Amino acid sequence: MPVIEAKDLNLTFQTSDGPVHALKDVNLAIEKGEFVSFIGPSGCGKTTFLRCIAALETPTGGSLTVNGMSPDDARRARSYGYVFQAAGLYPWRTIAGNIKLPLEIMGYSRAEMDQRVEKVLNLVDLGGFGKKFPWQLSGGMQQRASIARALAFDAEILLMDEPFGALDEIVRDKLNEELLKLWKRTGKTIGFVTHSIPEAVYLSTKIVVMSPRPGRITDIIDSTLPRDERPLEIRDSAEFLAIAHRVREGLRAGHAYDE
Ligand SMILES: Nc1ncnc2c1ncn2[C@@H]1O[C@H](COP(=O)(O)OP(=O)(O)OP(=O)(O)O)[C@@H](O)[C@H]1O
Repeated sequence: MPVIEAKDLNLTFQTSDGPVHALKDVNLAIEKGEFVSFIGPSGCGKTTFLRCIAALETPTGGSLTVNGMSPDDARRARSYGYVFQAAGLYPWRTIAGNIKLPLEIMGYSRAEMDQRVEKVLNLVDLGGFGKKFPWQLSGGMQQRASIARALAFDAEILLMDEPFGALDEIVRDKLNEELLKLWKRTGKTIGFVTHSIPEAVYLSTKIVVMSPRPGRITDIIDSTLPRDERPLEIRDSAEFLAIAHRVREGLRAGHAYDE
């Protein structure tokens, strides 16, 4: 059974300027343990699709299941963690305090919280930084802390909306490598939104290419790159460039449709 399955999914926003067809006839199945990137120009519905999975938006047509449940039930079952574009850490709380916040709301014991905080900080290589405040960390470290917060529930699915978009390329490369290691260590299913072709190709087992007005899928690419070993240099290989080329073609085709 796919972990996430969309069938003929549609979402139309009613706005004062008329209806906006943010998602049109989206069909997609994501299997357990996959790393799936969503790529496409601004406004093609990437964030909207992730928000539907997280039950933050309600589709206007079709069906969507998460772990075999409705998105609402999956949210109640804590099936996923969500990482937003900006780290979104509370400045008056320490890093550990930020990670604990959702656990506090759920009524976890102090011992359980401490144990989980330590575990997720180690997972993102921030062991020992729990007592620091967000402003004492670099942008890349803050984003790692926000990933740690999303991991605190140990949910099977991790949804990430352009988590590294605001970071410089060197930091982004490093975090891409670390994210792949984390994915391998944890076996989670990851849904990842990006604008970057190299980032999508480097990280993913499956790349979903989308186009705007109406937001729809133009191509789904199953990566042929090895799953286990992906050094950054793989980006110079002919195989990598061939996949990147196909993504670019998909983006171009979507653009032509728009005109
Ligand atoms: N709450 C809303 N009300 C009305 N329109 C919305 C709403 N949320 C999104 N939209 C519209 O739906 C379309 C898809 O938006 P979405 O944010 O999903 O795109 P995106 O691909 O994630 O873009 P970006 O890369 O800029 O984040 C856009 O045209 C957007 O303006």
